[in-house]
Amino acid sequence: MTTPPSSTGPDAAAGTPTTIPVRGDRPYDVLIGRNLLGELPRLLGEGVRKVLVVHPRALRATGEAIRDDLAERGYTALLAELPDGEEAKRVEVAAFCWTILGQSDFTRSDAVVAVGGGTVTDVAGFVAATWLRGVKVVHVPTTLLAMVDAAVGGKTGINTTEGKNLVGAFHPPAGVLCDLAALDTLHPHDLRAGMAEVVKCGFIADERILELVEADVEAALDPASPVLRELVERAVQVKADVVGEDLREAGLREILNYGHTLGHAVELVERFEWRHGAAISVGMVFVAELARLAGRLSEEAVDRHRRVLGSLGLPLTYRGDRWPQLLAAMQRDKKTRGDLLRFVVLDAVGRPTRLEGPDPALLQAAYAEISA
Ligand SMILES: NC(=O)c1ccc[n+]([C@@H]2O[C@H](COP(=O)([O-])OP(=O)(O)OC[C@H]3O[C@@H](n4cnc5c(N)ncnc54)[C@H](O)[C@@H]3O)[C@@H](O)[C@H]2O)c1
Ligand SMILES: O=C(O)C(=O)C[C@@H](O)[C@H](O)[C@H](O)COP(=O)(O)O
Ligand SMILES: [Zn+2]
Repeated sequence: MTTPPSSTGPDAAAGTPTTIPVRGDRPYDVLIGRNLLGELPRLLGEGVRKVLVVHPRALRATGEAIRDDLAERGYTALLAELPDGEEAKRVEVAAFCWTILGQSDFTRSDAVVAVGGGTVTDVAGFVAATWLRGVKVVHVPTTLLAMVDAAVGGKTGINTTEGKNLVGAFHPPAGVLCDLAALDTLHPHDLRAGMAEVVKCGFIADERILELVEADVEAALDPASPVLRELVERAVQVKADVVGEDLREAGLREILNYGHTLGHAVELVERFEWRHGAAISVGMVFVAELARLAGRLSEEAVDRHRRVLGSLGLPLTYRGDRWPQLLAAMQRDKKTRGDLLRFVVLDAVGRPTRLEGPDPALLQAAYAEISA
């Protein structure tokens, strides 16, 4: 993996944003820094006249401020307020946005600006992917999880009654603006949930991430600390490297799904009342146990999952009476082929691989290891 530009060097001290380029047919930049909103017109690019600023209810003031700023700069700026959290990732909410776009004669030279957490970047990205078969979207992620994961890489989507992200499209953004100042107001539980995806990047590709959390977990969770900034940069770099090579998940990209096979099932079974990052934390412990039972991963590496995720206050166990429902939900995971469940597992830290069609007894034994 590429090493990200240093966040503790002279640039960081001067407040200069770090730029992480994402390769592909339509390359774009992820900017990471503080108080970056002035960069938005540059990311929108030439020719955009009309913008739809999409934000969750909880960020009304931020959405309005961005709308007003863009209007002052000469854009025709519209606003769409969405429900908070996973409630936003419904087809009715996408349809609400499509109606606004239709009624305002939004054309292919206009753009969507998604301001919020991963739920907002997912649904707003999906709206941008589908409106007129594709208009520009710029993401302004405001949660840690969205900065390091949801806003980068072009996966967009909504949920259906049957499962997570079952409808969606690959639609890379025109740019991503990670303004770390947004994290100052984030609920600590949401910060911890975002750390689950950061740690995921540590286990699959960049062990330095794990070392940073292990060295000083308080700094890792402090939005003002250079440690958190370095963690964001490293996680974004992991994601950029992967999606730059495999946007449409032909192979390599599956590694970003580490912990998600069981994690998404937990989210569904819990009716989306669990935070995504919390479910993924349990999912990573499960799949680490599965790899150990399959003779691939050492006990020490499994313990490290529990130590690191536990130190961040993330859940490590799940109630034991839900196995049949979880199995049914995992059957609908996007990595499944026919009846064959497929898991991303580790042979060691930084060495992800696949486990295909594991023996049901092995799966249940792994589940027993995480059962509360
Ligand atoms: N597309 C992808 O590649 C990808 C990657 C990872 C996760 N996801 C998706 O992202 C979603 C989870 O995203 P999330 O964890 O950001 O949750 P979220 O969008 O629900 O945000 C969490 C909460 O924080 C609030 N909030 C957002 N920014 C805030 C701020 N700056 N200050 C105070 N409150 C703020 C939101 O209103 C919400 O209530 C899931 O649906 C998951 O499936 C997508
Ligand atoms: O970007 C990816 O690829 C990922 O798998 C990142 C995940 O963290 C993210 O939760 C993603 O939305 C899951 O995608 P899905 O294809 O399993 O729905
Ligand atoms: Zn995820």
